[in-house]
Amino acid sequence: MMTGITGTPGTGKTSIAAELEQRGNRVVRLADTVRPYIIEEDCSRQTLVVDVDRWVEEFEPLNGIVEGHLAHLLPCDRVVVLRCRPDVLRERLAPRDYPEEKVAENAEAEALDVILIETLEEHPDEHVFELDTTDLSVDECADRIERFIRGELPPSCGSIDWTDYLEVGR
Ligand SMILES: Nc1ncnc2c1ncn2[C@@H]1O[C@H](COP(=O)(O)OP(=O)(O)O)[C@@H](O)[C@H]1O
Repeated sequence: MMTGITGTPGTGKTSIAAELEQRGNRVVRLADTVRPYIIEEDCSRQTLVVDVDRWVEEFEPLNGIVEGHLAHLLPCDRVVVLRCRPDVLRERLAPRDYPEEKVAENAEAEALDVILIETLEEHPDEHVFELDTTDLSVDECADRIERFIRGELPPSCGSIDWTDYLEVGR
């Protein structure tokens, strides 16, 4: 069974995947698989432009966890969408030397549920587990994800509303 862990940058994918790996889960990182599919590097946005269609097409399904902000585009059996309240997301992104524009873009994408919407365009909601990491430790998030993978926690999504944190026009 392939489980994707996706989310806006700063929601905790890397940290939680590392914890899950330490616990003995097989984890594959998007960053380690996209290299052959990079089309260009957008230096101003500190972003790599990837041929996503070809990456998805050529991705070999695996029994384990795939972590990365495009993981929901893969034919996963289950998808975990990590969430983080936009003001806290900003704090988590602060140490990354991102331009303010990129931080604002990520906070806004999180407030607008962009990754969740993309996930639900690809997967039925009974395969999706939305996890609000804002007030949970990495350990607690890993616990819940393991329980979801084992079928001990039901799928759930759609209960988060962060439209109050939209920064447009502020
Ligand atoms: N559940 C959490 N609670 C508090 N801080 C977290 C949590 N998950 C991640 N962090 C912190 O937030 C920052 C971004 O986490 P990271 O795992 O790099 O996110 P991503 O891989 O989604 O960009 C890191 O400094 C990390 O220590």
